[in-house]
Amino acid sequence: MILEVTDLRLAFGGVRAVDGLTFSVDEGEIVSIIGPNGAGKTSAFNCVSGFYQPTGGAVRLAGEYVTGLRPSAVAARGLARTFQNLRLFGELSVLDNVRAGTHLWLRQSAFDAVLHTPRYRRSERESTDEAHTWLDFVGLRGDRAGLVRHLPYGEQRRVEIARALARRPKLLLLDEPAAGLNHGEKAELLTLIRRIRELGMAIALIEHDMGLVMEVSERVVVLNFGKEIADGPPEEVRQAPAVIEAYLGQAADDDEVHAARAGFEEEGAHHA
Ligand SMILES: Nc1ncnc2c1ncn2[C@@H]1O[C@H](COP(=O)(O)OP(=O)(O)OP(=O)(O)O)[C@@H](O)[C@H]1O
Repeated sequence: MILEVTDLRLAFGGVRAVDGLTFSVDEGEIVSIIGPNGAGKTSAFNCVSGFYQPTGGAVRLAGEYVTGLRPSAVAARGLARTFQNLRLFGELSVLDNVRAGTHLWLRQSAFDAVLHTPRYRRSERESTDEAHTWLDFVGLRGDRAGLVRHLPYGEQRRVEIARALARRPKLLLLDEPAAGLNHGEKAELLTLIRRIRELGMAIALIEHDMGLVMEVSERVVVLNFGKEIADGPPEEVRQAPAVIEAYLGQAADDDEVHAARAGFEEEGAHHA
């Protein structure tokens, strides 16, 4: 197992955002985490990646306990993530954003950096080459020397994924990677996710686009009220009564979830 989450809990005052969640991701597996709005998906991701301190439970990454560690410490142990709302360095170039991902493994010393030693220059070159490799891998279109904020939204999403890949993680967490993408970009994302898996990385993604979820996932974990209510292959989970009920419960007063449920049935069936 690359990720083992056991009885994870997170409370915000009286709200139990994550309420005894247990799930796992195997090596080289693509797992989607789905559930109605407010089910606790992002809170769980934030606990796993060290952005929130869980109130209880345990997180193990590649066999090692990382519960409650800082985000940088979790990243150093092999986890990289993207964010629902992009978190790129807007005032840096496209290339430098991705180069930032490489610094996790470059191990430059302050001494070398200040004196610009040959070793420092060599590692900087290595960082640049690797950043270009990942930008090629994600199929970035556009100027790599220009500011990242000047790129169209869909391209910025690719840069964020390239930056995460540049960390050479064992597990990649993608938080709503399809949000804001057009139809063509979603199809490209699907291919990209599969190609990442072929590199041997495990992927966990939170996603509302059920067409994408049904097509790309080997396993789907469904959350509701901070708990797991289903876990299995997409086809099986799609038909689970508890899952249908969870989505229906919210659909009455939530158009977006209603649309998700419609997509769940129609797009899933269409892609299957
Ligand atoms: N920083 C916070 N402070 C207080 N409550 C929060 C905070 N973040 C999330 N919550 C609450 O925790 C619960 C779970 O929220 P979370 O964002 O994790 O759900 P989600 O499944 O990711 O939802 P969505 O699909 O809408 O992104 C919700 O009731 C939410 O209101």
